[in-house]
Amino acid sequence: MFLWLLCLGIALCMVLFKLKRRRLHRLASKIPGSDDELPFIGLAHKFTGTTEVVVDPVDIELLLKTSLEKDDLHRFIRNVIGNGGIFAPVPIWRRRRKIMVPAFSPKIVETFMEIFSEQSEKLVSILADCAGKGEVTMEPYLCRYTLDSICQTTMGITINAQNNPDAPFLRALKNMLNLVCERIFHLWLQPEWLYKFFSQYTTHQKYLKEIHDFVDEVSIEVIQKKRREIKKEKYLKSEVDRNFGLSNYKTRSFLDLLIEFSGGENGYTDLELREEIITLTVAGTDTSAVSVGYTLKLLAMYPKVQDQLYQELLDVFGTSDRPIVKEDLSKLKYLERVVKESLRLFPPVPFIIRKVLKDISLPSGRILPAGSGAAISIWGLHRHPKYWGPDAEIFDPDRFLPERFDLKHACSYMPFSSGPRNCIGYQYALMSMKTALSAIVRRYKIIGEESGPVPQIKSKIDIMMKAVDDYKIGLEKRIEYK
Ligand code: HEM
Repeated sequence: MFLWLLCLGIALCMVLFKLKRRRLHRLASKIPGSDDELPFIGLAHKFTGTTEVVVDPVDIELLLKTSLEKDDLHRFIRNVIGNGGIFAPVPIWRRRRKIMVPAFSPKIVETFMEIFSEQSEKLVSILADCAGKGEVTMEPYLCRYTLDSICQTTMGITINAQNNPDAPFLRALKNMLNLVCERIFHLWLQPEWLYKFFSQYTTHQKYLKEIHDFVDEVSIEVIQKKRREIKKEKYLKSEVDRNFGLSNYKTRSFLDLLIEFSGGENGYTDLELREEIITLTVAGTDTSAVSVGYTLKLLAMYPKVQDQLYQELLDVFGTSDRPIVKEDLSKLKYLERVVKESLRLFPPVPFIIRKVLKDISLPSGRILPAGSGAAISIWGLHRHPKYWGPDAEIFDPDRFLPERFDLKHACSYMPFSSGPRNCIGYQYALMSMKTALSAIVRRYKIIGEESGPVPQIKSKIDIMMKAVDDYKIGLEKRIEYK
């Protein structure tokens, strides 16, 4: 009986869904659909008939400037991070972005270099146990590196996930994101009322509570301390101090900075702070780990590129074992090109979906109907021969050499998106990636099967794009260092 009622309910919802979108479907059917396949999910998004794929950089520029609202699919992750900046509705996002921007100024991000360096050293010393022992699955090691760095930079705490692979926060976060992903790709898990009937709902709520409790527990002390400081010392500085008085900056966590930048005593509530902290943790952990993972796989597939990179590292560090400092990063020009090329061919976020609130006429002549979703294919852009030439699919870091680099349009390369809602953490991410990669390649030779000019890495869509094999490579210890 229950099953019959359930089927009837689902059928009714589908009919209502179709009826509500009649006009949308009529307009959408007039849009030519020859190249609207998304990577990996192909035309699956077409089942709802409401998402259009855009790969023209001129169209994309306009879309990213005018359509700031995130698509409804993001609501499942919003259950976890609340109104944290990344998926918040525009009116809430605007204020939060304004507060977040100064916290991500290069001057502040630079102060995190020491943390990345220390965590990278820990990573390479842990990897010593895997060297010379065949294939290593790098994903868990890389995620623990990025999570430790994120926790230290956002909350000022060390959860030491690298030495404690069973850290409950790490487990809760991973399982939670898997559940969100499962929901996004399974239509029957999507309606809120229906989800409650599935066992996943109970697990979802359990992990959600664990994540919230953890962040509350560790942040409460910092929040209270900071609030006391503000009260006692009239800590709050003027706008000018905030923007320009950063010369004496010591490493401070984002939590600390967000309390101050949001207005101190009258600023963010404890709930808002929790939302922002979880947002940064979710946005910054897997993304950076995935991009380091893809780069390591590429280095394994292209030994000549790896040799050139190793030579550059020898030029900068010699055979010294000293940890990397921020001045080294600007000297590592080849590393920069390798990272850029890796992010071009394997962008961790292969597409972005924005919500179209009113009909948009794109420069190409297409009309995106109000109520539809617009999927911007970063993957499609980055591999398009029109913008990258006939060798677009080939792995060639030197295409980023200044004398060769000829970007056809600002939006034809955008691993971190573009426009007012682009990735606020891109400098942070690049710094963290380069630090980890340089530490690994200095100490280990990366081994794998050599590839032809076009790298084939089997990938899947999770919350983002990931290699199916979780970045399996071999590691061989290089020379002993002084
Ligand atoms: C390689 C690593 C990363 C990649 C490829 C990446 C990519 C992206 C992309 C594509 C977006 C969506 C922008 C849009 O909708 O237009 C985004 C948003 C965002 N990212 Fe990243 N990201 C990375 C690392 C990070 C890190 C390390 C942090 C923080 C520490 C971070 C924080 C954010 C935030 C807060 C947003 C939301 C911005 C907003 O809506 O205002 N990301 N990122």
